[in-house]
Order: sequence, then structure tokens, then C-alpha cells
Amino acid sequence: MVKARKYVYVKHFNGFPKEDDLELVEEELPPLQDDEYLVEAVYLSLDPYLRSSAFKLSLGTTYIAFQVAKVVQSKNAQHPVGQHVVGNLGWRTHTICNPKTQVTPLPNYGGLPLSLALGVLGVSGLTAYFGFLEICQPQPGETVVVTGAAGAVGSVVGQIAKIKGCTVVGVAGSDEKGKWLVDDLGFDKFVNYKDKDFVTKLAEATPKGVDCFFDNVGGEVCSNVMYRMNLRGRVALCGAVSCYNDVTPSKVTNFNAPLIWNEVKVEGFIVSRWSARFGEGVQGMVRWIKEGKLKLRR
Ligand SMILES: NC(=O)C1=CN([C@@H]2O[C@H](COP(=O)(O)OP(=O)(O)OC[C@H]3O[C@@H](n4cnc5c(N)ncnc54)[C@H](OP(=O)(O)O)[C@@H]3O)[C@@H](O)[C@H]2O)C=CC1
Ligand SMILES: CCCCCC(=O)/C=C/[C@@H]1[C@@H](C/C=C\CCCC(=O)O)[C@@H](O)C[C@H]1O
Repeated sequence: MVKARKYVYVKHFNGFPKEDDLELVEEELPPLQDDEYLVEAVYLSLDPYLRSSAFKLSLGTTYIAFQVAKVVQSKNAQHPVGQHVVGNLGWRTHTICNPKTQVTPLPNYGGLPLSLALGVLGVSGLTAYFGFLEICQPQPGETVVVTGAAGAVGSVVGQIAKIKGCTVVGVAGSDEKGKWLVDDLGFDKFVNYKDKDFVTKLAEATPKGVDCFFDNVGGEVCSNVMYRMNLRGRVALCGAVSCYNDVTPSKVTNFNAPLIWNEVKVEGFIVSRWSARFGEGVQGMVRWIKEGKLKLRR
């Protein structure tokens, strides 16, 4: 008999999540039926959307999260013991899956760690790859700004922009992160959004204006970058991490006028739009990692 432990959503978040909004529960799992298989979590993801999506969840459900898991018992020939899979199984240690469970067997990434399936070779990396390339359509020589630049998505966006021959400015919240972006990842410049002179520093870092803007944070930082957009610039609205736990909507500077005058194209997206092409994205990223063009923090 296997005992699973899982985090159950028991109280709606009010502001930032609190410990007692989730409860750790033990559950005895029944023996496997035909075609079922049991997986054990190896890595769990902890992503910003776990906060922004909470309002859609019913109380009593296991908290959502992607995990990399290993098949430890199986009555399903497609999922033999020892296989690794990735899927949105939630924050739980053990899960009984059946043929309808949406998990993807993990390929061997040529020696790269399986945890990357929750990072650069998973939702975060694919969000950067498709969101940036498809929506921003970067051209060599253009100026790209990415917010949340030291995060899982932003750090990949900036590196892809460098691969595409752009000048890249990362926005992050500490000088230590900025140093990592410039010295280790090859960003051209960094601006600290906590700097009291952020607006001036941003203008200094983007003397030719901004052609592509990939926004992960929303709020006033996003508004400030909108004012730097060039004629026919492109903005990919990926996330708004600064606002996910707002109890009342945050007040920000209105940026309609500069976007209208400059005929800027602004588009929000959810990465699943490109799910039929995820294999292409993973292949592209594995190639860049092996060529040393895409660096990771493991
Ligand atoms: N549209 C889609 O399909 C998807 C969207 N996303 C979104 O992408 C964004 C980035 O995700 P991910 O990289 O995984 O997250 P991470 O947690 O790795 O990074 C987020 C970064 O945001 C910065 N940040 C946090 N709070 C603020 C704030 N108040 N103002 C400005 N910056 C802030 C943090 O850096 P610092 O210390 O510098 O503040 C942090 O590095 C999120 O908004 C997420 O919801 C993710 C996946 C799919
Ligand atoms: C303003 C909020 C933007 C959130 C953007 C974001 O981080 C999206 C991440 C998705 C994530 C969504 C997960 C669950 C949504 C709840 C269930 C549903 O309505 O379908 C997941 O799909 C991976 C990222 O694409």
C-alpha cells in the first residue's frame, strides 16, 4: 500500500498566500487497476501562475503544479517502471495515472538534467521561445527590453534576443541579479526597477528607444517601458507578477497615447497556443544549450 502526501487548497488566498491556505494531507492509494501506473514526484514546480490562477480553483482540490515524476509501478505497457514523465499532476508525492492522464514521457535530452523539463525545456523556456519570437518578431540591431529579466522566463528571453542579434536591456530588482545578467548571460545592460531614478536610467539604457518589449511584471514598471516604445514596436504581455496578489487593482500611469502615436502592437498570450510546436521549441533550445549560446542556472 502506498501513502501519498498532497497539498490541498483549503482557504482562498487574500493577498499573499499564507501557510494555512494549504493543508498537507495523507492519502492511501488503492492497488493499481489494469492500464494504470503509479508515479512518484521527483521535481515539483513553483511558478508565479500558482498565485494568479488560484481564483479558478475550488477549495478541496490538490494544488496545481507541474512535476517531473518517475513511474514506480505499472500495469500499462506505454509507461514502464523507470520511465520519467512531466505533467500537471499537482503538489503531491504519488499519483495513480491512467491512459487519460495528461503526461508526456520525457526524452533523454542528451545528458541534460531532467529538472530542465520544469525550466528551460518546459513551460518557462517555451514561453520565452514562442512568446518572444512569435509576438516580438525581433530583428537584428533592434533594442529589446525584458522585465523580470533574472527570472526563469526573462533570463531565456534575453539570451534568445542576443542570439537574434539584438541589443538587450534587462530589468530586475537587485544589482547582484543585474551583474549575473550582464557578466554571465551576455545582456548588454541592466536597470534596477527599485532605483529611485528608474525612469531616467531606463531612458539612458535605451537611447534609441525600444523596438521589442517582453513584459513579465505588469504594473508601473511595465507602464514606464511602454513610454519608451518606438514606431511600430511590438509588446508581448506574458505576465504581471507584480499584481498577482493585489487585493485592489493597482493604479498605474496610463500609456495609451504613446502606444497609439507610435502604432505599437501589444499582444497577450498563453504559451499553450503553440503546444503543437513544443517539440520544435525544445529541440531549438537543446541545440542552443549544447552550442553554449544558452546558459542555465541549474
Ligand atoms: N503567458 C504565459 O503563458 C506564461 C506566463 N508566465 C509569466 O511569466 C512571468 C515570469 O515567470 P517566471 O520567470 O517563471 O517567474 P520567476 O519567479 O522565475 O521570475 C519572476 C521575476 O519577477 C520579478 N518580480 C517579482 N515581483 C516583482 C515586482 N513587484 N515588480 C517587478 N518585478 C518583480 C522577480 O525578480 P526581482 O527580484 O528582480 O524582482 C523575479 O525574478 C510571470 O508573470 C508568469 O506568470 C509564465 C509562464 C507562462
Ligand atoms: C494575469 C495572469 C497571467 C498568468 C500568466 C501565466 O503565468 C500563465 C501560465 C500558464 C499556466 C496556467 C495554469 C493554469 C490555469 C488554470 C486552469 C485553466 O484555466 O486552464 C499553465 O497553463 C502553464 C502556463 O501556460
